[in-house]
Amino acid sequence: MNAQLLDGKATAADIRRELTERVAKLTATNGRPPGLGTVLVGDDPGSHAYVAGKHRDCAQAGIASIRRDLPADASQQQVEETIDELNADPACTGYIVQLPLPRHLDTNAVLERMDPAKDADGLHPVNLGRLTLGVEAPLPCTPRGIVELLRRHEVPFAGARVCVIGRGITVGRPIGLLLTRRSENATVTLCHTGTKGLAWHVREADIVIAAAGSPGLVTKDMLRPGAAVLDVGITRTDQGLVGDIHPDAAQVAGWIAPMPGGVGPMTRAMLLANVVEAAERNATAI
Ligand SMILES: Nc1nc2c(c(=O)[nH]1)N[C@@H](CN(C=O)c1ccc(C(=O)N[C@@H](CCC(=O)O)C(=O)O)cc1)CN2
Repeated sequence: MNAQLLDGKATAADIRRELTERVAKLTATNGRPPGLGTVLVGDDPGSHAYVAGKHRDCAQAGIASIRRDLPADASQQQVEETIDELNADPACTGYIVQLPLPRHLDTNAVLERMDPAKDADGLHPVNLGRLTLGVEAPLPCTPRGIVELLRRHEVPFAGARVCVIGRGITVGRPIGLLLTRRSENATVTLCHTGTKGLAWHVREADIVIAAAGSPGLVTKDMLRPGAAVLDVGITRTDQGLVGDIHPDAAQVAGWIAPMPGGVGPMTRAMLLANVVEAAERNATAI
């Protein structure tokens, strides 16, 4: 079987073009562009690359950027003061705190301090609660990107059995909430490091979303032929970036979102979408 490509790079470029037009309208109406803020703590090269990418995307789309970089030993108080500053800044439509934060910081306390109306990542407890309740809220970027990628490639997910591997806050937990909404109507099994018989769960699935950060975890022998397979795992090795899906999976899968070039670019595009939507909500609230 020759798997069809779920091309996140091209799909994200389409979405960015659509958003750029909406940004131009917002800028003309409001007299200033929407603004995205980022809070980055520490020196992790991956996090630095992701934040740089977010600001590049903003520049291309006409969104203003506000960047707050703090040293690896920043205190909880310093981080929370930065959050307070962005909450109060009228030029900042929405912002994100790049995760993971260094271990000495209390991530939940930082996320809870954000103004939920400025949460461009959909990770504030109020917004995750709204997602649980099925009430409109900014959606976490990777899960939203996955749903958008499947939708735009016409991969059927209503009634589909989805196996998610990984229970992290940015992907695993919220994707289950998103895909089980009535509008998506999938059945989701959430697997993690404590799951017994992972291969059995994967084999049952029409759609497999691997976000465990375990290189080559999902191999072709685990897959149902024709399944849609989305690689969200990224491990940096001496040989370069390695995903959770073994390259041989493409021989069996019906669709494949590779890493790189699949879900990652969609994550970035959905962040811009969240900022544009927040700016549009603000404009209609005036
Ligand atoms: N506050 C947040 N922190 C983190 C999130 C998030 O959504 N919000 N997700 C990840 C990191 N991330 C965005 O922040 C992210 C990861 C990967 C990519 C991406 O485009 N990946 C490329 C490959 C990587 C590369 O080229 O270096 C791809 O898949 O093609 C974008 C964003 C954790 N933290």
